[in-house]
Parts: sequence; structure tokens; C-alpha cells
Amino acid sequence: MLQAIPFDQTAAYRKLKTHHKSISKKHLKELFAEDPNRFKKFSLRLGDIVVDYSKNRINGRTLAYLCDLARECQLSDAIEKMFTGDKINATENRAVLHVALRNRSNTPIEVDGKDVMPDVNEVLEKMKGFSEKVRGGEWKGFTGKKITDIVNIGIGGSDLGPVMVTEALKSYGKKGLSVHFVSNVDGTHIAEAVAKLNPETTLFMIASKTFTTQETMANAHSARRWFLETAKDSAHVAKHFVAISTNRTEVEKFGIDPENMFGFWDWVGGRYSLWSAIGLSISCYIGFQNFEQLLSGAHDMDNHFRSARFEKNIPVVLALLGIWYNNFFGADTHVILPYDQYLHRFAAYFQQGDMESNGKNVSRNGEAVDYQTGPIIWGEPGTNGQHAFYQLIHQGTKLIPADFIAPALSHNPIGEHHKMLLSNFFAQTEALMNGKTLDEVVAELSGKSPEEIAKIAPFKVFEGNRPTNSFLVKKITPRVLGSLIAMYEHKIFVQGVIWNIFSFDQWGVELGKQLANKIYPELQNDWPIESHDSSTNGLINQYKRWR
Ligand SMILES: O=P(O)(O)OC[C@H]1O[C@](O)(CO)[C@@H](O)[C@@H]1O
Repeated sequence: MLQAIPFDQTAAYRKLKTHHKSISKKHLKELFAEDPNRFKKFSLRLGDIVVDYSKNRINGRTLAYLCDLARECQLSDAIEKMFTGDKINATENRAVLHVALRNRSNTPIEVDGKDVMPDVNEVLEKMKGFSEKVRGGEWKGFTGKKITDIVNIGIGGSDLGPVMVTEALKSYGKKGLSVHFVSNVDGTHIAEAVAKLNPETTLFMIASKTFTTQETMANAHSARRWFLETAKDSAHVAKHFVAISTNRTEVEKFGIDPENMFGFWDWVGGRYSLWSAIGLSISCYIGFQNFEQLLSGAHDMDNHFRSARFEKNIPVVLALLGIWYNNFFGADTHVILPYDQYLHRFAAYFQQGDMESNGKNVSRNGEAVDYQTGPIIWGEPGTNGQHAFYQLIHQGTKLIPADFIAPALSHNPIGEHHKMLLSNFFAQTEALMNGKTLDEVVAELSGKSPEEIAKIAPFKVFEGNRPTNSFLVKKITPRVLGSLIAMYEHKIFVQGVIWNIFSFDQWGVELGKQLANKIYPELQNDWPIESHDSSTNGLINQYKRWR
């Protein structure tokens, strides 16, 4: 179990409180004017990723105090514990070893005295062989045709990672092979997904760590029924259904041949599992070599995270900046804004990654925390967001720290599009920082009458001083993407350590599941219900009248 350090009782926290009083009055423009070396001082680089965090409301002292905070919270020790298989997911008594899944150096990592790397490598080999067979047309359906469509059925971590990555790396996808994702228990999702598919050439991947998740099992059963309507003989299921799970017993019960099961382990958290067999749809779609590149990119970030001193450590710095806004400026949310259409599910992916990890109000000591923990994560690709919600970021009353992500090189260099996109990427962080003063507004309105100017000017003023991080990458390659994902994963980890919460369990999702299981049988008949509160009774009874 990680050691419990009350984050708000550290000396560094007290220093930061005092420091915040003075620096929060400063405008980012002043901070830039004071220090011409700001970009150099406050930017970091790893491979093809440049992280510019200079447009944050910090100076050298802020960073030093924040790093002291990390030290006082024994972050180094926590990092080592994660990388060496300590059971840091204490409420589930599990190690947290997504880093082992992409441990390309293959150095032994032990859990309960056993090196996990041989098992990791064995599953990777199996994934490689399978991906090659599917991509090469060797894996045939029940009528001897090659596979043209893969349907991944899973939810949460068994869906969002593969969706996000296959979308992000679409330009690496195999022509003639499409991937589809079904997650929602709403029958519309599976119905729409299979509507245009041919059962003879469709391969279902049932992805579920537990293999008991209601949504996934319902969709898996419906998929099998749909398949058997054409295939008739259940012996054909073996050619069209594979399972990705830690639960062999349930996989067999469902009727999937264990030969067609890709395993992983309890030390792989659902929202950290795309690197495991859960990434099988990714590997089939982009090819195993590219999947390995994804793992290598993550491994690059893992090595950096484990070895770089805090002041130069990208995930640590990002985590500390997040804490700075969350706990000192009172920012409730954090927005992720990729200027890359392929990254359109990136923010959605980290909604689960961050909010399921750090949405906790009890400390590792079992006591209620009296400070803010995980932020609300949201976001959409730029420039769409600019024409939707940026207004509030620019001129609203809330402080919203923002991450801007963009590639220097596009996979689709059509005409002037990419230059236009990037001019928006560069312009937005500049605008958010500088804003527009009343004098500037008045100057822009020259020619208008003083009355007109006085009337309109206040609405055109931008305070600016809005903090942003910019991530400029060379190109969204599998390796770069792997590094970016691992960067956010470790950021989340660091914040959990400092807030002294358990980042790798998710007890908060259980209550809704339990209640749904209680209500489900109540929907099996038309009798009015009286067992709940009046609101829930009223809604259920109206549903029964209407159906
Ligand atoms: O892979 P499974 O076991 O089906 O779980 C799916 C998802 O459900 C959760 O347990 C809770 O929503 C997530 O953490 C997980 O990613």
C-alpha cells in the first residue's frame, strides 16, 4: 500500500498557498514580459513531442514548490512501487502493471515473486499470429471467405481505448478491413453496427476483463443470435467469435473455444488495458508491427517518467500544473483540444482514464478528503470546439485550463487545410493568454462615434490570462500516440498519489449497476411498482403504461 501523506498539510502546500496570493494577481503577459526565456525554460521535449507549458500562470518558484510538493508526497517511491509490481491498488489487492504490457526492454517485473514478462510476451505472440492471419486472409469464415469486418463488443476500458486508437491511426488501417465497436446496451447500437455486415465475413471480438459486464454480455448474445440466423450451426461460432478476457470459465460458458481466447491479468486495469489483448482489434486493423510501435512509444514515456527528475519530467509537470489549477485556483474542469480530426475520441478516452481513476472522495486512509480531487475532463477537436464552446473559455466566468494538441505534419495534406488548422492552434493559445484590452478594442473601433464605442466596447474586451499547454508533435504516428497516451496515464497517476487517493479502483460505478439489476426484474411484468421513491416509481409506472 502506498504511504499516506496528507497533501494539504505539507510545507510545500503552505508555501504554494502564500505564493498563489501574489502570482494569481499577475497576468500571463507580465510573466512573459519579465522573462524572455520563458519558452525555453518551460518547455520539454521527448522524441517527436514538444510540450510547451510556458503559457501557465507560474514562474520558476511555482514549479520549484510544486516539485517539492511531489517530493513531500513521496512520489518517487510511489513510481517505483508501480513499476516494480507492488500492490498499489490496495482496495482490490492488485498490482498496477500496464507498464509491463509495453515493457519493450523485457526486464523482469515480478508479481507475487513471478516474472510477468513471459506471459505478456506469449499473449503478444498469439496476437501477432492472429492479426497476421486475419489481415492476410488466412483466417476464414464458415463459408471459406476472408474476414472483412471486425466488431469489437466491449464497454468502458474494453471499448474506449480500441475505438480511440483505431480512429487516431485510421491512416494505418488495412484497406478492405473495417473495425466497428458496439458498447451501449441500447439495442440500436448492435442493430446499426451489424445492419450492413455479412455474417460470413464478420469476426466478433468479445472484450471484457470480467466477462460478466451486463452490456457486453447482452450484446455478445445478440451478436451470436444474429450470426446463427445465417450460419445455423453453432460449430461455426469458433471461426467468428474470439474472447479477450481474464475469466476463462465465463468465456467457456459463453461457448467460445479457449483456443480463441486472448488472456490478460488482474493487474491490468480496464481503463489501462488497450496495451493488452484488449488491443487485438487495434493490432488486426493497423498491423502488429504498428501495434508494437504504439507499445514502444508508451515505453519511451515510461522510461522518461521513471527516470527524469521532476522539474524535467513531462507527466509530473503536467500533473502538478493540474493540481495548481484544481487546488489553488479552484478550476473544476480540464479541457483537451486535439487539432487533429483523427484524435476525435481522445478526450472521450481520457474522460474514463481520468475521471474513473481520480473521481474519489476518500483518501487512502479511508477518510473523507477535504480538498478537491479529480477534475471534470471534456473536449472536442479544434476547430469545431472554437465554433461551439470556446466562447465560455475565452469570456466566461470559469477558469478552464486547456491542453492543445496538434501534429506538424498531416496524414492528409490537402491544399492549405493544415496550415489553416495550425494557424488556429497557434492563435487560440495566444488569444487565451493575451486577451484584448479596452484600449485595443477602442482602437479597433476607430471611426465609430464615442457613444457607439462606449456601448459596444465592454463586450469586446477579453481578459486573457487563460492557461494552456501546447503539445506540438511531428506527426500522429503509432509511436507518438503511444507516448501521448502514456503521458496522460502517468499524469493521472501522479495526481492520485498527491491527492492520496486510490486511482486504480472504481467502486463508484457499482451502485448504479446494483440498482439496475434490482429494477430489471421489476420491468418483466405490467404491475405498478411501489418499492422505490415516488419519482422512480412514477417514471417506471409511466414506462409500463406506454410500452
Ligand atoms: O472489461 P469489463 O470487465 O467488461 O468492464 C468494462 C468497464 O466496466 C468498468 O468496470 C466500470 O464501468 C470499467 O472500469 C471497465 O473498463
